[in-house]
Amino acid sequence: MENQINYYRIDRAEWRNFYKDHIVPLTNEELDRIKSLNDRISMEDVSEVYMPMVHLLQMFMKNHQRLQDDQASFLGIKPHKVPFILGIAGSVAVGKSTTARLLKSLLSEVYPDKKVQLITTDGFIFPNAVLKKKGIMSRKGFPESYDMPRLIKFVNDVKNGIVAKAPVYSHKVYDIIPDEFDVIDQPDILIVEGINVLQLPSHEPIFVSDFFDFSLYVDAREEYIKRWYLERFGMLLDTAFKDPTNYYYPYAIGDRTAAFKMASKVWEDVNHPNLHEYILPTRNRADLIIVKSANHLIEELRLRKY
Ligand SMILES: Nc1ncnc2c1ncn2[C@@H]1O[C@H](COP(=O)(O)OP(=O)(O)OP(=O)(O)O)[C@@H](O)[C@H]1O
Ligand SMILES: CC(C)(CO)[C@@H](O)C(=O)NCCC(=O)O
Repeated sequence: MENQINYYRIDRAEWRNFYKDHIVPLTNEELDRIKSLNDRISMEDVSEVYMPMVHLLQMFMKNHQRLQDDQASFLGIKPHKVPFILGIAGSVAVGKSTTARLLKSLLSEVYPDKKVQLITTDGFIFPNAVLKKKGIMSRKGFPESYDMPRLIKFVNDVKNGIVAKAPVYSHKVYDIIPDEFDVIDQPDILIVEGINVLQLPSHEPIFVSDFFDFSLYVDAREEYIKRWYLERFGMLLDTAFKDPTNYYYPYAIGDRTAAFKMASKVWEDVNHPNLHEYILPTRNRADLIIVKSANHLIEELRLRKY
């Protein structure tokens, strides 16, 4: 373990031995259920990286509940359930939603009595019609493209036990789906995943991350992330060519090389500057940074000291 300013740098070989004995291993059936999420997820990562991570989260969750109970007793009020919120940040296409879905499944398997829910902040991007009106259609994903007051109200409601509705974004439609919501109803754990979750909004008195009890940043070299972005683009094309309503349909039925050239340009013009100007600067705010290598395997973890 290497000691860096404010982070312990832990390589995979060391991390996988942490707390090994304390964790109830998953059964084959549970592992199969998790594998069905994304058949490319490495089961080695699940047992060697994510299970110790779940144990670490358990420590934070216990502390969170104890503190809430102590505070209630200090105030002379009845202790009540306050959802534990876990934030997951990182670049476009780095694998935040895959990590979030995996953690949701693992936490649900390990704590069957807990209600675990998940949302992505993609849903809080303004609909395309609004982005067009504001003249910021080419800034999708940049801070000004999100309805931050709405996102902050949403997490505040969840913390206060109020049923909250998160709007839904579709990569296929490339827009918000009207009248579709994820309903978050008093979960024990809420995972909030998105490129902007650790950002400091310029016009808000509070940050989304003020509501987080733990935060993760998924990191990788940009050349790998761009490759995953283009691979995902290829998969979107493969599913789009039979569906004329799909945003990617014109690209799917057209020249494939030209389509990939266009996607590569979108990366360079939009997602690359967003990563460097607005996403990477939030990395050192995370409690845990996970670093993925070329084949998505996690090779290193950085755990915040204080
Ligand atoms: N652990 C993994 N193993 C294999 N493939 C993965 C893994 N994580 C992510 N991927 C693949 O990488 C691509 C990007 O992942 P994902 O969609 O989860 O990224 P994201 O960070 O949520 O992106 P966005 O911000 O655009 O929503 C997808 O094609 C996904 O299947
Ligand atoms: C929706 C976001 C911002 C984040 O998931 C991203 O996937 C996106 O659409 N970025 C805009 C540029 C692009 O089409 O990749």
